Amino acid sequence: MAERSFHHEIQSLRLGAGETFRGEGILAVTKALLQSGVSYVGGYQGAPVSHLMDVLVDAEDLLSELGIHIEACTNEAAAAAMLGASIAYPIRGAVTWKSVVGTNVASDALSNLASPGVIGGAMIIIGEDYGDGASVIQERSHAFAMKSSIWLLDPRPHLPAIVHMVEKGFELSEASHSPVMLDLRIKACHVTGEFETKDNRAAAFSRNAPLGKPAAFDYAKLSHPPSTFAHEIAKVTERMPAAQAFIREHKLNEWFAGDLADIGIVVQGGLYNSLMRALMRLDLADALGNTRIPIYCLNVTYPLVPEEVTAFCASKRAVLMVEEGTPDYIEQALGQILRKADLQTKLFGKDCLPQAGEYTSDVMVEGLAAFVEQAVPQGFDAGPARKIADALKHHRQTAAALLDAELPGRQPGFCTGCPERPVFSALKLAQKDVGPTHVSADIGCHSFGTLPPFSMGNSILGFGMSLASAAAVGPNLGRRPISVMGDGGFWHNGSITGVAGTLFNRGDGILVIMQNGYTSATGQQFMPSTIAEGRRAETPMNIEATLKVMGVKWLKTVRSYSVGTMKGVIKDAMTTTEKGLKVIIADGECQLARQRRVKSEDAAKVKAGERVIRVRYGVDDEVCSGDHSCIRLSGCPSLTIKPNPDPLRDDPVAAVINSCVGCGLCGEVAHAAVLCPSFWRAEVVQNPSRFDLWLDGWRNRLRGWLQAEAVS
Ligand SMILES: O=C(O)C(=O)Cc1c[nH]c2ccccc12
Repeated sequence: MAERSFHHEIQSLRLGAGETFRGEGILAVTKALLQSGVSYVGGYQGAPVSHLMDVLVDAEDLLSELGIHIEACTNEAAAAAMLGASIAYPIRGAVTWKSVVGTNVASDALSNLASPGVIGGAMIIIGEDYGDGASVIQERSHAFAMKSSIWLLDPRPHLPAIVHMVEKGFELSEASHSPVMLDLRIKACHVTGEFETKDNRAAAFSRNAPLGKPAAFDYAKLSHPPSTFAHEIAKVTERMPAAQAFIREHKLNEWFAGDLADIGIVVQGGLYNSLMRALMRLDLADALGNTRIPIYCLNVTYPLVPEEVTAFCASKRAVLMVEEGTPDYIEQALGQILRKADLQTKLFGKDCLPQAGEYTSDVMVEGLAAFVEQAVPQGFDAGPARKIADALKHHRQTAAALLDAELPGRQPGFCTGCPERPVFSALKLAQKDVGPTHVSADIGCHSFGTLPPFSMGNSILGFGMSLASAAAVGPNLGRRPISVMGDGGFWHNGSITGVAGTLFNRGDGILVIMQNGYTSATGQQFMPSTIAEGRRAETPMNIEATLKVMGVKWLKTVRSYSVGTMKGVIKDAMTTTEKGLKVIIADGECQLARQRRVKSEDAAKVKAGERVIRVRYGVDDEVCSGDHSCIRLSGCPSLTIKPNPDPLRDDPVAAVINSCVGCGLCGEVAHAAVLCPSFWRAEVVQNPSRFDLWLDGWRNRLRGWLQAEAVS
C-alpha cells in the first residue's frame, strides 16, 4: 500500500542466528526489535522513519506468528500514550515518530510516561529530521530527553552499532526503570550495511500469550500527585545513577585511540561517520576507522557519565566537542564536569564549529582545522590541515560560482497530475476576483502551494493546525481567512484543534480540506478515511459525515480537478452573508497512489485481452500563442516548452511531455481562466473493441477527405 514495497526486507526479517542482514539502518532497527522480544510496536509515520512502520505493517504475517501487535496511531501523542500504559507490565514496546515535531505532539503523554517508572522496556525510535535534507523546523530533540529523564541513545551510523543499541536500549530501560529514545538522524536511517542476525524472540507475554490479568492497583505508580513528587526524586536519586552504571558497565560509549594523545574529540554517536570522513580528508584518519586524534564517541548522549568524561579528558590539554545544533547542551555539561573535577583541559566546541546547521563533513573539516590550530598537539604541525581546509573551501566557492551562472533553480512542487494543484489554481483565480485574504497553510503535500508558481500562504504551522491558527487572524483581518488542510492533517489533530475550536467559538472562515485518501507526504499510508483496498468497510470514518455531525452547516464537496466549479465555490464561501465555518472538501485521489493502482490494474486487463483506455493531453503547436499562461497557472512538471516548429515564429510553444497522466488540469485551467483553445485530449485504446476499430476507420476516412479538401 505505501510508497514502496518491502518484500525483500520482510524476507530479511525472518533471518535466524548467524545469518547476514543487508539493508538500510532504519530497517535494521525492525529486525533488532524482533530480536529483542517486543510485544507491540506503534507509531506515526514521518520522514525519516516512515519505512519503519511501513515495513512492519507489510510484515503482518510474521508479526502475528510472533504475537506482536502493531498499531498505526492517529498521531504521535497516541503512540506515546501506548508506552505510558504498557510500562506497568513486563512487556516490551517500541513506538516511532519523526522528531522534533512528532515529539512536540507527543509531549503531554511523554511527560506522563516518564514519571511512574518502567517495568517492561519502553523505547521511542525518533527520526531526527535535522539538517540539509529535513522537512520541518530545526530544533533539537535533546531537550525532551533532559527535561523528562528519558535516556537518549545516539548510535554511530553503523548497522551492528545500531542493532546493538536497540537490544541494549531495552535492557537499559528496564535496569534504570526509565524510557529510552533511540535517536536516528537522516543519515543513520539511510546508511546501508550489514550485521549478523540472531533468532527472533517471541515475548513471554503477547497477543499469543496474554497476561490475563491487569497490573495490581498501585497509586504510587500513577503519574498523579502526590506520587509525582516521589517520581521526581526517584529520577535523580535512583534512575539516573542506575542508567549511568549500566552505560559504563556495558561500555555503550566507545573509545578510539590515536597517537595525538594530548588532545581529543568528544562526538555525538550519530555524527561519528561524518567526523571520520572529515578527519580523513585532513589526513588525520584512514578509511578503516584509524584516527590520529583520540575519540570518545557518545552512543548515549543523555545522561553523560562524568567518570568517563574525566577519564578521557584527564590526560589531554584540549578537547573538541562535536555537537550539532543549538543550544550546546552537551558542551555546557562537559564544561561543568571538567570544572567540578578541577581539570584544566581546554574545552573547544561552538567556537570552532557553527552554532547552527548540519555538521556535514565540509563543515567539520573547517572546524577541525580551527581546533588543531588552536589546540597545538605536541609534535604536530597544523599547517597542512589548514592548507587542505582552505583548498577545499576555495574549490567549493569556485564550483558554486560556476554553477550559479549556469544552472536554473529546480524547485520542488506538486507531482504530475496531483489533485491539489488545481485547487491552488482555483484559489489564485478566485482571489483575483474577490481580492486577497490570509491563506493559512498546513503540513502535507499541499504545503507545496507555498512555492512557485502559486506562492500562496501567509503562515504555515504544525501538522493540522492551519484552521486553529486562523482563529487569531480572522477577527483582526476583517476578511475571511482561507485555511488549507489535508485529510491526513484533519485526522492527526485538525478535526479537534481546528474544526471543533472554530465551531465552539462561532468563528467565521473557510477551510479547504484536500481529500486525497492517504497521508501522501509521508509515503501514502492509510488513515481513518482511506477507502482504497476496501478499507471503507473496515473503518467507516468519513470526513464529510464527521463534519456534519460536528455541526458544520456550509459544506461542499467539489471534484478537485474542476477548476471552474472550485473557483465559484471559493468565491461563494468568501462572499456569502452566512456566518460560521465554511468547509470545502476538495476531492481527488493522490495521483501517485492512483497511478500505482491503475498501472497494475491496467496491465492485468491488457494481459487478459480487455479494453483499456489511457487519456493523454497535448498542445496544438499551431494554435499555441506562446504566452505560457497555462504553465504559470499550473506548474505541472509534464507541461513544459519546446522550440516553435513554425519557422515564422520564434516564441517557444507549450508542450506536454510523456509523463502526462491525463488528469486534464491543463485543459481545465485554460478553460477556467478563459485562456486557451490549444489543448487537445486523446484516448489511447488498448485491445480495441470492434466498435473502436469501426469508429477509427471512419475517423481516418474523414481526416483523409478533409486533408484532400484542404490541399485542393
Ligand atoms: O513526514 C514529514 O516530513 C512530516 O513533516 C509529517 C509529519 C508527521 N508527523 C508530524 C508532526 C508534526 C508536523 C509534521 C509531521
